[in-house]
Amino acid sequence: MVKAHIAPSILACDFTQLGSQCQHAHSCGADWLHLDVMDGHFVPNISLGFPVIQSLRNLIPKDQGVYFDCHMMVSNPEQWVEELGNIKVDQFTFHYESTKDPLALIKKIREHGMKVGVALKPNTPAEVVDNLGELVDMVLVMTVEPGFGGQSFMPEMMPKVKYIRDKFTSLDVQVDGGLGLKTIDAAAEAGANVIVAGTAIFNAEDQKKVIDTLKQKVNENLKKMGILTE
Ligand SMILES: O=C(CO)[C@@H](O)[C@H](O)COP(=O)(O)O
Ligand SMILES: [Fe+2]
Repeated sequence: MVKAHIAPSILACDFTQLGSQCQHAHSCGADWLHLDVMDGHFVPNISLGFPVIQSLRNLIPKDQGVYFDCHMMVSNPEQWVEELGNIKVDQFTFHYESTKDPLALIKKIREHGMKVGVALKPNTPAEVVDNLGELVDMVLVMTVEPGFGGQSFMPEMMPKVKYIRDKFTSLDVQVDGGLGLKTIDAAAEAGANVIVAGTAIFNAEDQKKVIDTLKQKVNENLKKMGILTE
């Protein structure tokens, strides 16, 4: 069922307190954790790798209901599918721009027991998912150039979100970059249901309030669109 999911991006954590900050965000209502993996090649930054994700999965096992959403900002994503499958993350989101054979990659990710997301950089048109939308679980529309947290939201990406939502009503549509209380309305009205927020959640004094508000705005819009019926 398509409904709101709030996915704190751990890039905005204090990494000395990573485990407890993730547990706190979960206790405040975040049901996903967004894990940004950057290789210094596909994007001009290096973030975190598999030992960190493994430690987090050990701390927060799969049965605790926290969905591990890996945003793979890497060249040659095929190389890392097996490793992430073994760590038992829930979803592998690859960049459309990073692979020559998206269909083979989707198949490989599924064979390793993960859900599949495909991410689009700002200059990549929404139409590239015309033939992929039925094959994946989620499309990620980047609302900043990938590589860094704390950037400004790009409202001009909203027609892409709307295009994908109109075409695939039962797909998870994620937005990532600059999301928070000031930008949620635009994203929710366009039809996004998975909201990544790093700075807006981890820098908030009252994380529960921020998460509840983001969730409520998304669910209200999904109801207006007739997508969420409960
Ligand atoms: O993938 C990325 C950046 O490349 C994101 O997940 C950011 O880390 C989101 O951070 P905020 O913009 O919410 O601070
Ligand atoms: Fe991300």
